[in-house]
Amino acid sequence: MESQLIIFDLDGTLIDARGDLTAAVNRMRKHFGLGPLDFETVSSYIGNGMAKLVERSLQDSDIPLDDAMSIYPGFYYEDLTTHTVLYDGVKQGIPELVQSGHRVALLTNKPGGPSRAILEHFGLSEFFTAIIGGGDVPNLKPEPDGIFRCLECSGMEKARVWMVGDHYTDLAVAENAGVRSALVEYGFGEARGYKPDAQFASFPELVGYFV
Ligand SMILES: O=C(O)COP(=O)(O)O
Repeated sequence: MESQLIIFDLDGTLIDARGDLTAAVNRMRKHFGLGPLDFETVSSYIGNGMAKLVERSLQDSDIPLDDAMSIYPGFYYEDLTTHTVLYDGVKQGIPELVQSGHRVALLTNKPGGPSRAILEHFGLSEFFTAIIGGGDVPNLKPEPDGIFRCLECSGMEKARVWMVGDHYTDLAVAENAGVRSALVEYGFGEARGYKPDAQFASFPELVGYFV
């Protein structure tokens, strides 16, 4: 296949960070004298950036969001990769895509700093043409800012660009930017009626489609 720019989502697509995010949310809740939330509840709050995760995780309290946001990043950043794992096939698949002539980029609603640190921890950052997180561009997904930044960084035309993710934000951002979309079925997001151009049950299946 002709060289493509494949832009990946992070949480639910390359990594499963639900364990560390749940632990950080519960450290924050403990700090405010609140009991813990369970894994499934916190997981359902992930996907629209850090401030939304914090806001949703405190909706049973009257803690001001600004107070929570002044401490939550510290709780998450101190333990980014204790429970976090790559999905099966990602460690081999990213280099394989690049070695076969494609370019890869990352577009996540997680802030840019921890996103870069996590890819670095797993030895993958060197393969990425761009790593764009929340705060690196004015608006989070599904606004198209991050895709436009990836296009600028790569010089690639839209017809050869894919956005790959597990959540409606990833499919909607592709539609809003005018690029193709692919859904990975193994993540924890919801398509919410968006129709992807391609769909993959596993990361190796995705690699097989492009290579
Ligand atoms: O909202 C988050 O923190 C994670 O978002 P992502 O699914 O875009 O990586």
